[in-house]
Amino acid sequence: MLTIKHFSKSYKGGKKAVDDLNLVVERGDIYGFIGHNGAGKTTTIRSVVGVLDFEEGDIEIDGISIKKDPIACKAVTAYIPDNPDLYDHLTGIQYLNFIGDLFKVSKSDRELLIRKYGDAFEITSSLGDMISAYSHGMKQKLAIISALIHKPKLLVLDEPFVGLDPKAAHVLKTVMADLCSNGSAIFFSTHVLDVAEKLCNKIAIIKAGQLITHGKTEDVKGDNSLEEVFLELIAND
Ligand SMILES: Nc1ncnc2c1ncn2[C@@H]1O[C@H](COP(=O)(O)OP(=O)(O)OP(=O)(O)O)[C@@H](O)[C@H]1O
Repeated sequence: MLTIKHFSKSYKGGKKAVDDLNLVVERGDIYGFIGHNGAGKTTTIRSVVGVLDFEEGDIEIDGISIKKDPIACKAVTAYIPDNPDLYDHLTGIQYLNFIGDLFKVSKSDRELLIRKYGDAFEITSSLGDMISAYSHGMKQKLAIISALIHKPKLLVLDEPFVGLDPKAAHVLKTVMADLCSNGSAIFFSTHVLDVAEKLCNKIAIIKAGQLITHGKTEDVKGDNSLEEVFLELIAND
């Protein structure tokens, strides 16, 4: 579903933020992307979803290159950034309808899914309020619902658990597992290693722009906890 081939990215005047990254996320995968601050996770994620240009390598979504046909890639992808910047002057429901229109979600699907996820994230009663009056967590819930209503083949999330209350975090984990059991794929970054360990069937660890290990969670961590493996790999040069 997502293939990253020899991907490298430098920012102006800087060294390579990501250097020759190769990764494959298959249908049904919940793929956790972990690394220290500044390791290159957001740079990779923003390139995957087509908001950041890159010079070297290629990224394919559902077999299509993001460089060659970004619109086709974006049509099957949902992206939830770490700090969702939504339209403050819309109400929650107006925003969801805007996204529903963009992705051509039918009226019946839209109503059903907005009710389902609105209730699950306990935000239905606030959907008539202006987004400018939402808390950070409420904005994040709205961004998550907007991603889910168009049933993406690939869901990409940057630090999705930051700012969510424990119940919402639990709902999100359940929703992520459901989505993948229905054949979608998820690629997300997180610093919450115990969540990654429990939720992800695959893990990649990036350090200073380079992938240092990846694969099935049980193979990456062996008999240790993911935290132990991560700390050891990050410490070794
Ligand atoms: N807009 C930018 N201009 C210049 N350098 C940047 C820019 N964005 C990121 N970088 C650099 O690229 C490298 C990777 O940053 P990135 O944001 O991808 O890391 P990250 O793994 O997402 O970190 P964090 O866990 O702190 O969010 C860092 O060295 C960072 O300083």
